[in-house]
Amino acid sequence: MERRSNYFINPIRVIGRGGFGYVEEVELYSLDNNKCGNYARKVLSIADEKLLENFTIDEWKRRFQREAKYQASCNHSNVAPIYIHHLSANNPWFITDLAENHLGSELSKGQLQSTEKISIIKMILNGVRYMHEEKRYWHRDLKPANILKFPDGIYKVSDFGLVKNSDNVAESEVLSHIGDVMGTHKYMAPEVYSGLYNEKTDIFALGVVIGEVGIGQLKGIDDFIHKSTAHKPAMRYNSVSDMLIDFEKIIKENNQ
Ligand SMILES: Nc1ncnc2c1ncn2[C@@H]1O[C@H](COP(=O)(O)OP(=O)(O)OP(=O)(O)O)[C@@H](O)[C@H]1O
Repeated sequence: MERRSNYFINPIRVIGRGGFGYVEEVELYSLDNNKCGNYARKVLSIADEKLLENFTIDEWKRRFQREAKYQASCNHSNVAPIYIHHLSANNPWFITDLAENHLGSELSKGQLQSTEKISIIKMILNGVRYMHEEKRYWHRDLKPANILKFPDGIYKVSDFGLVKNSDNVAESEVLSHIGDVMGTHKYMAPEVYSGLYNEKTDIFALGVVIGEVGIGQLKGIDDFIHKSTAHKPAMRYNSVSDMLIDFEKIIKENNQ
């Protein structure tokens, strides 16, 4: 078992691999060998062919460190937390809560009831509202696979790989370029292709995600989604708080 800070870490199984590393389930033990629980550890591990594509290992490491720093600075019940990290390791890593699933695969099972869907949408909106309005972060890669499901039906926004701090204009060109060439087409607002990002690009992605959650024929929901995903950013909601206000109104008017 490895030791980090006041914990022993015991890797159990690899959960999945992404483009830039893998996520594994680990057990955490206190130094006197009491089990604290099972967690997820995200590890940066770049395949050789990726290294040939433009960015050096140091640039990938800086991106990962930035991801961990922004995510660790968030403290909200709908944003996945970070507990322990080792960012100067050869393969930097951080430990977060172990998810049961992600929203994408919950949706593909097709078993969510409408009350659950409403509550999931509120949790996503609350998590992103916190990121935008209290942290001034833009997520830039909101999609069902990046919204994780935890026990008791709690959903949390995760994957801060493309997060940008809107107050930090000095963020390096390389890091923003990495952001520009990634992200997921279906959830990308049209202006992203011209390199423009702000909270409205996340609002667009939220609109697409909410459309996919699909809460049915509620009066007002189509207008809500159209306004969130309007082609012109100026026609969209101005903030996630405004989206929440309208969403609550729709739910109330439909007696849900
Ligand atoms: N906290 C977590 N608990 C459980 N599983 C997780 C957690 N975070 C991510 N995963 C899962 O681990 C796998 C790899 O995740 P990761 O975020 O590295 O890559 P990805 O999202 O598949 O790809 P990429 O980020 O490269 O687009 C995915 O199946 C993801 O759902």
